[in-house]
Amino acid sequence: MARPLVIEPLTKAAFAPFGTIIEADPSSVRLINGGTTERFHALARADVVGDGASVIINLFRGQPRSFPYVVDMVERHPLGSQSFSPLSGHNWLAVVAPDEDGRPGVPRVFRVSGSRGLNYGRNVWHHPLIAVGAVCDFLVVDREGPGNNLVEFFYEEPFVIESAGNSDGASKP
Ligand SMILES: NC(=O)N[C@@H](O)C(=O)O
Ligand code: NI
Repeated sequence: MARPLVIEPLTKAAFAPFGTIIEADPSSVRLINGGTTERFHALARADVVGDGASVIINLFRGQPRSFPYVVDMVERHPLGSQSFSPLSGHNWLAVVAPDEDGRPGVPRVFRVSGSRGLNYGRNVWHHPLIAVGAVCDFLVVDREGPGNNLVEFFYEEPFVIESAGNSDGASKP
């Protein structure tokens, strides 16, 4: 029997153990280009390790997941961080898990608005991209280079997200 997961609202504090939120944070803003542009500076940092590693910028086109959605695995990237920034304006879900002596603990699910991205820290347990409600494009910044950058873990007893809640894919103000 899959164990239900509750969707939590995303806050900086709640997500801090897993990474950082990428959003128009007023505390980071700089006016540039003759005052025509607001630069929200250094919201997150890509962290890649290993000789020959480089930071790459990708586009992920995610198919919407159907619900109830079973979370039976999480993964981590030991050699690099990974960020997801929605380009289609749709809400999405992020699933992360604490590390407990090298194994992931119970996953946590966060509702993320279509105007917020997330940078998963290097080695942070997370579920692959969960698009909600529509085909959604995401700008993804992560690592390319030698070495194995993917560790997957499959739970003996899966979890389930019963519904996407009001993450109906349409970003609400
Ligand atoms: N496989 C891949 O590039 N994507 C995953 O790492 C993911 O977190 O979506
Ligand atoms: Ni990943």
